[in-house]
Amino acid sequence: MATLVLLRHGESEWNAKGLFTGWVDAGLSAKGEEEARRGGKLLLEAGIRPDVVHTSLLTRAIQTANLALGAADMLWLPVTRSWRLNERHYGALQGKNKAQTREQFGEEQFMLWRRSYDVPPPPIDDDDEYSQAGDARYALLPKEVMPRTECLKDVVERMLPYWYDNIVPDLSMGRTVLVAAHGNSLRALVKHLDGIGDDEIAGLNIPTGIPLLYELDADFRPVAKGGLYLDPEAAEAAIAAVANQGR
Ligand SMILES: O=C(O)[C@@H](CO)OP(=O)(O)O
Repeated sequence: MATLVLLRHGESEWNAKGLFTGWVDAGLSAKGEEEARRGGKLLLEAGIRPDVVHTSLLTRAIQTANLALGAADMLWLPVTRSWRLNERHYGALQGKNKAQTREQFGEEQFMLWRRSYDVPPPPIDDDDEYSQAGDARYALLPKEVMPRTECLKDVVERMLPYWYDNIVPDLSMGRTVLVAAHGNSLRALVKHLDGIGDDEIAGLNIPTGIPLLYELDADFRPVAKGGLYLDPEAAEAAIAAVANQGR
């Protein structure tokens, strides 16, 4: 049996402002920093001691891992980072206000862009102020791999190689793994783990800063579907808040 802990970053400055964020490198808000510390304390209280950490390349996930590990007195843990754990690239919606987008394009289009499995938002122009073209952290990413927009299906496809090649090997060595990432990259991973259908996944939201614990069997499939939030009550309220963004 292997233990996997998923942790969505704490509230970011852009979450607080209600903006589509994607690959824009927004930092944590003061509330998000507190959520991250609390996430670490929840791990400590539950007696869960990760052996290794995986994060995206985005500051909010890195800050969250650091604050959580600091609170749990485990800042020394080895960390690996990959663009494959990044948030979904939100294309031309990056930097746009969610409520205004919903008003302008209507509920159906808004939800298609936000939660459908295979409808990406329009691509972002390279000269858009919120484009990541030219961002040094992606310098080694081949041009044809660098996204200009993504739907959740694209995220599943670029995240799974990292799951199989980097995370599963850690788990198979008996290591407890902490993955600090994002709402949609974690939705992609949970979809894979729990075998959630393409339509059904629209209804799944991940709260900020609350560790989600999975015990995995020999095939790296969850022993209990859906895993276990370390603070289920807080998670329920936070999930509803994520679902209602833009309203
Ligand atoms: O803006 C984003 O990048 C994501 C996560 O914050 O938003 P949503 O939950 O609307 O997919």
